[in-house]
Amino acid sequence: MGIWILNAAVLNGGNELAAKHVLVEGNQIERIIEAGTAPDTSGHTVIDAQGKFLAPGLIDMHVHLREPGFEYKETIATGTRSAARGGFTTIACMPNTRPVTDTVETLKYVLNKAETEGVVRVLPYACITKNELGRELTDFEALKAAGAIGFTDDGVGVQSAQMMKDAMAKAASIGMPIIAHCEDNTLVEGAAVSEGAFARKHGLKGIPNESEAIHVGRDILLAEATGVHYHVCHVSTEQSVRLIRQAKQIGIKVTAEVCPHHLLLSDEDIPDSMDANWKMNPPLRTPRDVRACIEGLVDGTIDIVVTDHAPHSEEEKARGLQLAPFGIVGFETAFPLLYTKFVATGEWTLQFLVDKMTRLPAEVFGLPWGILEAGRTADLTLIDLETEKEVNPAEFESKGRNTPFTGWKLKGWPAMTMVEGKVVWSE
Ligand SMILES: NC(=O)N[C@@H](CC(=O)O)C(=O)O
Ligand SMILES: [Zn+2]
Ligand SMILES: [Zn+2]
Repeated sequence: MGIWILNAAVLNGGNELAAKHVLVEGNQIERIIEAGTAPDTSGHTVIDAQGKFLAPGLIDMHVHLREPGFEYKETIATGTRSAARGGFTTIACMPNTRPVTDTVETLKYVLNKAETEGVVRVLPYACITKNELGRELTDFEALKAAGAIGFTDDGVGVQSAQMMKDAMAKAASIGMPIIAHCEDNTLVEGAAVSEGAFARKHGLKGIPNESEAIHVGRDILLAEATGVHYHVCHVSTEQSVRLIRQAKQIGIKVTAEVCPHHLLLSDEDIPDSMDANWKMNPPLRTPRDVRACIEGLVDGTIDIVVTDHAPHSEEEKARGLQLAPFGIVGFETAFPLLYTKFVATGEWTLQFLVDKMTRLPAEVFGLPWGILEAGRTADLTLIDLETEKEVNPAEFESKGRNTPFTGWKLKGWPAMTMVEGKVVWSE
């Protein structure tokens, strides 16, 4: 007794779609056949996928689920439901919870919650330093053994070069990646938006591009010295893209990610109302940086797309641009945004976008998911590429409603999400 997904449009490279029937048995893709042949569906569940696009389940390697400690912002239950609604089947959660994930105990708590209450696969990161304070390394071996997939102090940059070098050497010695939030605090000092037109117009202090790029440059040198796999979080500046491109050219083991908002919005789009739903870290940069990030993604300098889903409460985001916390939600708009603005416009192929959100994140982190073929785990996402709908935060499964994309008219909405052969969300 399995599930037949009938007449799904499956990618054949580029923008070419072919109609296929897909049989899922247990947690696996059992068979994929040409839609011309009628399968015997007796005794099986049937899902009619006519007119919809079937993709490998989306993978998001940078998300905040907020549990433990900030359950008023999000929980593993609501965060994974939000991921499922966005078409994601595997997500990697950041350790800046309360307590932070710097011990085996907290890591096990997250894994256990994900197992009992999560609807998609959750892979946890652990902290580089205790309490993310940048002073003392966590127990990398023990955290790896307990299930951490990499080390990061996301939310803050590791300020000391020596500490980062020690972390990289240790991570390299046990074959684990360092995932870096790149930010030099001495160059930020309380600013809420990027240096640029918006800051100038409103007389605000700005966050300069170098606050990110200085860490990227420093860490590339340290990665070269230690041989670690170094992964750069949420790239947002032209300078970071340039440094990563050069590092890749000389064979340094560096990979990078970018978020939809840094590909679609610049500081010039921030409304004069100073709505804090436009505040995130790194901040929206100049149009020139946006172009550089797009070019970097297209030429492979930036490997993958992540959401950096960062829910906050309405009360927190109502404190105004200067006082509100950094971060926006991302799961439930990521694919429709990029599909509508880059694929439907003809700039990218559908295959390119899907690869950046499935096969490539799996490849970068050595994961077995992200590919749609017989014998693979049945992590699948069915997507409606035709129906246009407005972004409406009231419909979000996430507790977070903090998005700058409210009202955007988009296509490419996920219609059904399956994890290990089980439908975990459907329209
Ligand atoms: N991106 C954000 O603006 N915020 C993240 C932290 C982070 O990703 O650095 C958060 O935890 O809220
Ligand atoms: Zn970060
Ligand atoms: Zn983050």
